[in-house]
Amino acid sequence: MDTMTFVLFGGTGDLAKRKIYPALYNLFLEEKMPSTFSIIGLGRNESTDKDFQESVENSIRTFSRRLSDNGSKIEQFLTTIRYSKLDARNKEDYQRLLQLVKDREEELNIPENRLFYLSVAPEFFDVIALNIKESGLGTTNGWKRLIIEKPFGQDLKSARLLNQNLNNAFKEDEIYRIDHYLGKPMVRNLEALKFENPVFQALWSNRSIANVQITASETVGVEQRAGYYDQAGAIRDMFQNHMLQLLMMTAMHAPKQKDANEIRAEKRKVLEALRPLNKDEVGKNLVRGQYEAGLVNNKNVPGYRDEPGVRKDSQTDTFIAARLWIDNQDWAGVPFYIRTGKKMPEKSTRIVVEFKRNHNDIYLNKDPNLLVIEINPNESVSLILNSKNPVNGELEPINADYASSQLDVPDGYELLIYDAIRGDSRFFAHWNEVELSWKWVQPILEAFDEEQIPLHGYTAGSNGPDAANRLLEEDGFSWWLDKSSIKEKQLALQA
Ligand SMILES: NC(=O)C1=CN([C@@H]2O[C@H](COP(=O)(O)OP(=O)(O)OC[C@H]3O[C@@H](n4cnc5c(N)ncnc54)[C@H](OP(=O)(O)O)[C@@H]3O)[C@@H](O)[C@H]2O)C=CC1
Ligand SMILES: O=C1O[C@H](COP(=O)(O)O)[C@@H](O)[C@H](O)[C@H]1O
Repeated sequence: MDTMTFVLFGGTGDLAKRKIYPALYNLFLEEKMPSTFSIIGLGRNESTDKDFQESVENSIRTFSRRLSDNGSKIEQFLTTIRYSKLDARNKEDYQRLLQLVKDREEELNIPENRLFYLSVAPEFFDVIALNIKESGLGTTNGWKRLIIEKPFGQDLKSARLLNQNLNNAFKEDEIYRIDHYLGKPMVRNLEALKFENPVFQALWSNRSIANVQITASETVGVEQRAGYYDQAGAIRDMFQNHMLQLLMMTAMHAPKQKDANEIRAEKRKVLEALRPLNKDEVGKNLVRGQYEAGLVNNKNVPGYRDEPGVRKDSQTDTFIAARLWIDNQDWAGVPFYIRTGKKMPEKSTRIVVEFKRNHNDIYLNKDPNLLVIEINPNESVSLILNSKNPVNGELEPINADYASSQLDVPDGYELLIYDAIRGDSRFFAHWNEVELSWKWVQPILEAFDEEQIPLHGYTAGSNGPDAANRLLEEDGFSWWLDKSSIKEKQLALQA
């Protein structure tokens, strides 16, 4: 693996502390960092290297999934870290940074391989990219890469503009757009489940699948992020990026090869086949909601509009449910239902694949077969099958189960940063995917802006507005609601 310099813009921020330093440290512990590397953290305030290293140590001790047996590994890791003061718009700060990067490269005798990570507010993405170019930081004798956090634009137009601006400083294959859902081990496992098991390969299409339900429900609300979230809503915050990525990963065909170009081309085909929603069809296929006061985890919680920083008359969606159709040979006629919301009864990201019932069979299936892929916070794969109870001879669901809860699973950021260091862009969003996602979502944003779509209230702690159930009922289906409703089948078996 190439030796390199990791430059972290936003090195004093929340994401850096909670995710990025712990990820780098865990990679270091597992000897997945290059033999020699240099990390430079950036923030606007003055700090000495020593104070900064102490704050990094704090975040590692607080958030890392692993610590070493004694302090020596942390000590060793901290020696690789330096701090530089930088304001995104101040050109002189980039000159100081350039000098520091060069000094460290010389001191460590490493080539000019530079990985820039933009963990700052999106308003700084393009100005930083431009300043990297103009300062000379981006002129290297080695490689340069840019990792960029979400959100990538607020709509199609702004995303295109941002992309153009980034392209002035970095080529597409140098840009690593983070969608942290693509770092989740179970999302990465989808390709193995689908393509390495002939049994699923054979079933993975409209011949056997009745519908697919993709849910990301959260118990948290807007927290301290009202300034951002009240402008974004669930449609931009979760749907346009994470949920559409899950859809692509679920529906894509096997790539010819396991390389980034082939995989991304297959993902793109899914979005290209996604039936466009005209503005006047949005209301028939999409439900938006906003949480009202209720009970979550046995605690009374305020409604969205009473959260600190939220406008009292906010029309922002905290819940979206939608029906999507992929008009290609394999998926024609199979609805994909996507649902995401805040202040719901449980934290769960999962994909439920409902298989078709066999109506001609002499055995009347009690329940459809389900493949339940739990992504977060627990990771498991369950296949719910029909079986005969050995005692009473009744048909009942049984569960073939795999759970990785005993394993020390790496955090998504660890996997993503490891990929970027190695130049593997398979699990980063290509511009084509981002552009096509925004294109699909754009009529929805417009319908929302024109207030064409009702905003349903839902009680915090519920599964969202009733209208989200009707969306499936129209097609003769219902949500496999929550873990407990799927569990009921399992409990019935154990009873
Ligand atoms: N936090 C999270 O869980 C997640 C965050 N993200 C994304 O990650 C990015 C960072 O988020 P987060 O860490 O939460 O944000 P924070 O507000 O916690 O941190 C922002 C960082 O940006 C720096 N900064 C602020 N203004 C400037 C400026 N003018 N010039 C240079 N640096 C500046 C701050 O440095 P200082 O104040 O020291 O000057 C700080 O290090 C955002 O794009 C966000 O959308 C994505 C997913 C989850
Ligand atoms: O990107 C985001 O994701 C989180 C949910 O992530 P998860 O890994 O916990 O499923 C969400 O809470 C946040 O609003 C959004 O910005």
